[in-house]
Amino acid sequence: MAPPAIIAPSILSADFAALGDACSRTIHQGADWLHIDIMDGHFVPNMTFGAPVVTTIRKHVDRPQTAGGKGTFDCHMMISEPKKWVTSFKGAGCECYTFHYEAAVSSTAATRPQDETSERTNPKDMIRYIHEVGMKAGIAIKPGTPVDVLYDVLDSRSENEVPDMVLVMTVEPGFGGQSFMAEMMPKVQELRKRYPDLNIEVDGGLSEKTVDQAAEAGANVIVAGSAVFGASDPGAVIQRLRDAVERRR
Ligand SMILES: O=C(CO)[C@H](O)[C@H](O)COP(=O)(O)O
Repeated sequence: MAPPAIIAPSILSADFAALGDACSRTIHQGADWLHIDIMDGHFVPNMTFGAPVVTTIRKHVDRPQTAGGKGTFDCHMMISEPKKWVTSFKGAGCECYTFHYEAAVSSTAATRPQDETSERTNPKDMIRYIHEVGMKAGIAIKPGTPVDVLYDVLDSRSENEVPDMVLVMTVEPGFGGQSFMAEMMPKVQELRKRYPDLNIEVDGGLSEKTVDQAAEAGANVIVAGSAVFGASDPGAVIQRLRDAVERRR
């Protein structure tokens, strides 16, 4: 059986002027996690905010009582230098740090071989480092990246190098409110077939109209921004997203 449904509203679509209230309300409306999109204007063509803002919203949301429990801050790092911010985000109150495979691989290309931090910027070393710092580690792939690049980490014999979650992007990262790319579903199906216990997250264009396809393919962690924050009854939307996943477990 696939892992339980986890509904993670993306606060990218929340009112940034009232983020603390928006986050606390969303958790009370039934969200499991908060999906926090960090964009650097370089890895993606948009910018959001950094660790100081995460520190302030953490004050409005109780920390999870168990690993991966309600209130988990699921930080999606759409940034070119993911290693640089691991300790800051841990300090800010992030529990799950998801970096992009593409960013880790391009740092490993050793553009700065003498940089003493470069030895940690391949995917396995990044995952180990995030674990050592004390967070769950997620690894994300953009729509153009094939899923099989992840098998090396997912099949690692060292538990510390295995990600706790894979994020399959269902839009090009950078902006909320885009259309769901159903053509990403074979990646999810393949992952679910190979890794029955893995947390598989989908992000981009998820709504009551598209969640069935994601759930059918095997996704259990559903990120939804505009569908939740744009709804007149966000709690009902969260419940329907959850039901769609639970029906297929
Ligand atoms: O990572 C993201 C964009 O890069 C967002 O999390 C995502 O797009 C969610 O927004 P929506 O549900 O409105 O598509």
